[in-house]
Amino acid sequence: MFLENDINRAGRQGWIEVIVGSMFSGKTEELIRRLNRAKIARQKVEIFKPHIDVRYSEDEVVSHNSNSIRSTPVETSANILLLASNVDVVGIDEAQFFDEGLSEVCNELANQGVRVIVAGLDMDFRGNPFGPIPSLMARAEYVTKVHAVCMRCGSLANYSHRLSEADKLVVLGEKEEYEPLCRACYTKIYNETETK
Ligand SMILES: Nc1ncnc2c1ncn2[C@@H]1O[C@H](COP(=O)(O)OP(=O)(O)O)[C@@H](O)[C@H]1O
Ligand SMILES: Cc1cn([C@H]2C[C@H](O)[C@@H](COP(=O)(O)O)O2)c(=O)[nH]c1=O
Ligand SMILES: [Zn+2]
Repeated sequence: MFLENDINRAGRQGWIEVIVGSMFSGKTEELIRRLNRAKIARQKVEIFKPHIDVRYSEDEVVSHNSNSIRSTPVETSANILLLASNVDVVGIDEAQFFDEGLSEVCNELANQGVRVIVAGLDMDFRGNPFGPIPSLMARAEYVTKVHAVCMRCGSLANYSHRLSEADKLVVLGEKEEYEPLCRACYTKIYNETETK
């Protein structure tokens, strides 16, 4: 369990926390849990998500098990810097969809004394690092990797296997489009597809 440090309230010391994993691994649940605790501590919290993520709601971050928290959809990472003035905590979900500038924006907020909590996919459906996440992981003080349950064998899953043949990087979807898999199951399926 992640335990909060509260230096930012007294000394305005900021930092970056990153929560990564495959789809269905509990990233959004963990983000919402941390943000709700900050709200209970009466900290001023602002939450952002990329405007393209309208799967469950336009102005909420919603987890696969229906927890939700109000959020502001933004088009670019620069908008976050403009909108996050005078806050204690900034939460960002689906960070993989933001531009590469997100890492600099989070760094700047942390330097200003803000606690920044970012959640996103570390790998795309091909198993490659996704968008600004690697850079954010490098700059973060705290990185938490969470795991889903492999849909084929029940082990810990860290891959998001795309069920359709679409090959664009961004294809929004849920269980009809993706399944979380462990390394062994992902590699087996990938090798089978390659040899077809
Ligand atoms: N294969 C799976 N492994 C783990 N959780 C799953 C799985 N399929 C569905 N879930 C549900 O997804 C929830 C996590 O949702 P969420 O926090 O939105 O994940 P993420 O943001 O990482 O996609 C779990 O609490 C569980 O109810
Ligand atoms: C792997 C992968 C995922 N996506 C999309 C699919 C979903 O809409 C989101 C991830 O949501 P979650 O909260 O982590 O479950 O990303 C994509 O566009 N491209 C991919 O490669
Ligand atoms: Zn497996």
